[in-house]
Amino acid sequence: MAESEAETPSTPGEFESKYFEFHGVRLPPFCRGKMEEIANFPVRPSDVWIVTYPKSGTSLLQEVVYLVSQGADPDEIGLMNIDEQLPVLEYPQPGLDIIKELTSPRLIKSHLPYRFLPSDLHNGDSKVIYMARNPKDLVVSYYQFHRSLRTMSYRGTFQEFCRRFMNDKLGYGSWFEHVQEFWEHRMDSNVLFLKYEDMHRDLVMMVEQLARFLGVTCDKAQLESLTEHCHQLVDQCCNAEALPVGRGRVGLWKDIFTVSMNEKFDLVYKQKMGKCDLTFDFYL
Ligand SMILES: Nc1ncnc2c1ncn2[C@@H]1O[C@H](COP(=O)(O)O)[C@@H](OP(=O)(O)O)[C@H]1O
Ligand SMILES: CCc1ccc(OS(=O)(=O)O)cc1
Repeated sequence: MAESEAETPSTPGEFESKYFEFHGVRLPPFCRGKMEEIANFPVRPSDVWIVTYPKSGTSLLQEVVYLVSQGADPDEIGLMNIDEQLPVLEYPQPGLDIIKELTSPRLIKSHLPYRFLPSDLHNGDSKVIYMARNPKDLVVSYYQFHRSLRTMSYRGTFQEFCRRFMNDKLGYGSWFEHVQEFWEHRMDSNVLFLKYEDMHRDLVMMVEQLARFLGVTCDKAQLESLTEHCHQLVDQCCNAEALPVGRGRVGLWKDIFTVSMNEKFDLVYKQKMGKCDLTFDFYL
């Protein structure tokens, strides 16, 4: 993403001041001033939207969706800058005006909560694919992201970051509300609710689900070939020999969480997700 802020390390206070509140949800600075335009953003029936809370495996999902919908070669996907082809609605680049003019069919990403997305997406014709990831791996990933992002230069400990996560004090607001709001809409005809862990557990089922949802007809052999290609995409990241640790694997949180942190997290999880029948795999 384009970075437009000063390159200064953040103390907790400075970190706080980077966000702004919109209807009680903490949003990154680049969303400021455009939320009304986003609510009124014109959507098209041919659009495919990919919506996630950050660090839910958005890049992997976009590659798989691109592959299933366009039948592209995974090696080609690795070479092209797919991020340029799938803009994020609320990011400064390329911006709403450019996204409005893109040719159909558009693939558009967003991290915004359901209620802040363009109102025409709510029970509309455009397809919306939502992917959720277990929050323990996600918070570790989000922490590493904040440590590496120049504009955030987060200096707090993981423990402090995790507390912010549990208290809904990070960019894009409460993960707990984000996933539950989409879960409530999982039966809407234009919504497909997926889980990151299922990509690792049962990729065949996910590719079948995606093909059906996107209206891609394929026979058994084509489906097998698609799934094989999708496996390659997962492996390119998670089993890459060049990386010291298998990034993106399910259950990496166990090496980071302390026992007491885990107990506290489980308590908060139970409180905030108590009545919801959405479940996650925390290990595979
Ligand atoms: N093929 C792939 N390309 C990019 N990220 C992938 C990926 N497969 C899994 N991931 C994981 O997805 C996470 C990033 O999510 P997002 O794309 O939403 O920002 C990272 O998790 P980790 O930080 O746990 O490694 C990353 O490793
Ligand atoms: C904290 C600001 C921010 C910026 C971008 C994000 O999305 S992504 O992970 O790069 O897709 C999330 C948070």
